[in-house]
Amino acid sequence: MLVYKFGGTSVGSAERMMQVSDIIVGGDQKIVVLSAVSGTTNSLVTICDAYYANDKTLADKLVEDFRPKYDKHIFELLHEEASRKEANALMEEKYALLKSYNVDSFSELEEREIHAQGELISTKLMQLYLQEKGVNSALIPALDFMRTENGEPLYPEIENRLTKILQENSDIDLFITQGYICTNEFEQVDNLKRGGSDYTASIIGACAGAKEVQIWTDIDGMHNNDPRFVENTKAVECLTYDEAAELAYFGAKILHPLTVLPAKRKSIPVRLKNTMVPEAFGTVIGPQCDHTLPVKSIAAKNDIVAIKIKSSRMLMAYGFLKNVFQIFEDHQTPIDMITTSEVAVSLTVDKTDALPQIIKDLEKFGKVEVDHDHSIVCVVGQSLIEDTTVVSRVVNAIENLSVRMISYGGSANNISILVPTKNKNEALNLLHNALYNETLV
Ligand SMILES: Nc1ncnc2c1ncn2[C@@H]1O[C@H](COP(=O)(O)OP(=O)(O)O)[C@@H](O)[C@H]1O
Ligand SMILES: N[C@@H](CC(=O)OP(=O)(O)O)C(=O)O
Repeated sequence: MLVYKFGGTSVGSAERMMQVSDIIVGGDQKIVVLSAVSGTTNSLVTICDAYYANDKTLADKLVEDFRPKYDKHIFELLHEEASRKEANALMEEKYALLKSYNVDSFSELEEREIHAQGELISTKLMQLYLQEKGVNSALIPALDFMRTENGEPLYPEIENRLTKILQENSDIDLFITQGYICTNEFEQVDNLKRGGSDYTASIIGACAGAKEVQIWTDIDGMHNNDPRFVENTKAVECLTYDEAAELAYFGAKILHPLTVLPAKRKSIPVRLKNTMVPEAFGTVIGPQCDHTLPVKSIAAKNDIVAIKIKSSRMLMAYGFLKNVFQIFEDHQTPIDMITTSEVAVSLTVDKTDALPQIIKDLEKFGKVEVDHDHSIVCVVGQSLIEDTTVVSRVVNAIENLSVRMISYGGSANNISILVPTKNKNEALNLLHNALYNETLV
């Protein structure tokens, strides 16, 4: 069994869906996980915002905005009268559903139901196309087997349900299912958070004992820097699970941060592939990667807040950090970076909903300074620490930037630098030149 996942851009038009079909038809039995057509989930989020803002007229208008895009998609994708009719009926049903909510009683559950519609639409359209082509495929609803509790996948339950579905349909070559969506412990529609279809694919891969999980997107693998901000980046051939997890967590948008976890538990390789250039090698993520480069890639994560707690009580004292960390734990706020001196501790967070309360609690220990609008730029490579030139190159490259924090040695594979977000692009480019364009490669 193979598990393939196609992202929003890969199913973003009729032409793209046809390309997907060329990739998935034939060969091993597969479970194919699809995201919503690109832009759809963002629009669904905006519709929910309109409901929350008591603006039903805007919500209705935003629903109608889907019409030209999906009319075109269906017209170009499907050619038989019966399947076009079915697709159009599906869309009418979805438009009616999206308009059916009441602004006064709009709830989180309804919001999650709305967010789920993009994947329900894309998978049905793909299945109709495969049916037209006479492919031996079946649509298996993720809501029937993808189960979470407290936001975490319930692996044994998912495995049992999925195994049963697969056994009952053992004659099927191709299973199509939705990424991102799930049901929670209350049997309500829920999701794995934005970008979560990659995570779905990896969970399914682990539960179905897949040979490989392939994440198909619009670029030929994990690049050695963020291609949105740096020119001449290139795909990295392989990454270890830990390197990939670190890069995804620190902003490499190509991968949802939790994707590698389920695959790593079962030692299943995860391959990143380009839907538009299927012959390109891509990037293989696995237990090992005998790639000699000390630095594999550089990523950056925005919306970071730096917090400094300055206290003379810290001097020669023990237990101070424990008390500080306890406050973050009490407010369920993870800390990313941390640096300490004898009289101060600086740390970063990206979850800010409890920030006012956290600051209030920290003020009991000393003077608290808060800096918003920062970015963590992260240099990643499993053997980075063994090359003593890397850290000096990093520091020299960013010598003219106003660096707020540097973290090195926390793990063997990461150097993290905190800079104001306005300097992020410059930092990515300076590091790119220093780490790849000079003699290191
Ligand atoms: N290091 C990186 N390597 C490759 N792509 C990256 C990297 N960092 C950011 N990206 C961006 O990730 C995008 C693919 O992710 P995403 O848009 O979520 O795809 P999909 O729609 O297929 O889920 C690429 O188009 C690229 O701009
Ligand atoms: N459609 C969801 C889930 C997802 O993973 O999408 P994509 O694969 O296009 O990032 C989202 O936009 O968040």
